[in-house]
Amino acid sequence: MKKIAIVGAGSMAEAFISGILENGLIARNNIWVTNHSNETRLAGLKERYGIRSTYDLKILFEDADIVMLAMKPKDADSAIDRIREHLTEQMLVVSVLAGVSMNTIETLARKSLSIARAMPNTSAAVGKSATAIAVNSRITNHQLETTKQLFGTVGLARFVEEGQLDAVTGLSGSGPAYIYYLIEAMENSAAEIGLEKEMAKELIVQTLIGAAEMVRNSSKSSEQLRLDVTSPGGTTEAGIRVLEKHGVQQAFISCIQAATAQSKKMGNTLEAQLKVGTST
Ligand SMILES: NC(=O)C1=CN([C@@H]2O[C@H](COP(=O)(O)OP(=O)(O)OC[C@H]3O[C@@H](n4cnc5c(N)ncnc54)[C@H](OP(=O)(O)O)[C@@H]3O)[C@@H](O)[C@H]2O)C=CC1
Ligand SMILES: O=C(O)[C@@H]1CCC=N1
Repeated sequence: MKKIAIVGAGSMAEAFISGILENGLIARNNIWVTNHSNETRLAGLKERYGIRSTYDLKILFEDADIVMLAMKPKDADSAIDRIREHLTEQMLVVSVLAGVSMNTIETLARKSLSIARAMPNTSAAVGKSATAIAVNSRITNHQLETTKQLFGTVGLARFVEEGQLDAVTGLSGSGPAYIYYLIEAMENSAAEIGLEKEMAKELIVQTLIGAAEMVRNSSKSSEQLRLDVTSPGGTTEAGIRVLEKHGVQQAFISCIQAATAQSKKMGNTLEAQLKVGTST
């Protein structure tokens, strides 16, 4: 990889900058970033990571072999319109924009492009994203490998069909929030049952890490692992009985279904707006 031009300098962009540098994927002077207008933010990124920034699009895209789109989906229309003359068919265009299809990106750019469209999650900030990636047919084998390496710097990366990205968004894109919601409940209960906040937090975090590692490493199903904790007539049984009474498992299933449906709906709405925008 020679040079990456990142358009959008928010938290997702920073997670990738940090991941790329930690993994030595691209030299810091070949990582270029731009944003809409927040110069202080660009100065901060330059200072923290020793990377480069510019508002001069010619400099930004000169010799770039990877372009990352990392603005908010609502800004995709104006941002892509601004950069489109600098995009070439030889570049790998990587998009993390939720709900913006590869077709729409090509429509906005008014040209055919090699695109990898991904749904990471915010754990990219600590190199632990669960990312799903779809690619279009123009991607070369080399670009596919580059995509794998790039997303590998911020965590786990798996390839899916583009049609599956709404489900991925509902499951693992929004997923960290579901887990934080559970942690909030565990933290609140700790206060109720008389445990000191900081210590309770340590115990909760370690419990989550341990359970996740068990699911990852054990040959047993997660249901069997749960049953292994549950002694007949014991404490876990008493607790789980309450969760079942409140339909918590079904609530999680409905939650993921609702998030998936919302992703589909937002994508369709956005696509309609963006396409209207390009034809007027
Ligand atoms: N948060 C999440 O859980 C996930 C987010 N994503 C996706 O990641 C993308 C980025 O999100 P996030 O990092 O949170 O966003 P932020 O709001 O933190 O950052 C957005 C950036 O885009 C810049 N920008 C806006 N308009 C333009 C433009 N016309 N040209 C260049 N840059 C522009 C902004 O610049 P300025 O500050 O100057 O306005 C800012 O630097 C989104 O598309 C989102 O869908 C994907 C997966 C998960
Ligand atoms: O809530 C959202 O819309 C975004 C997409 C995935 C995570 N956050």
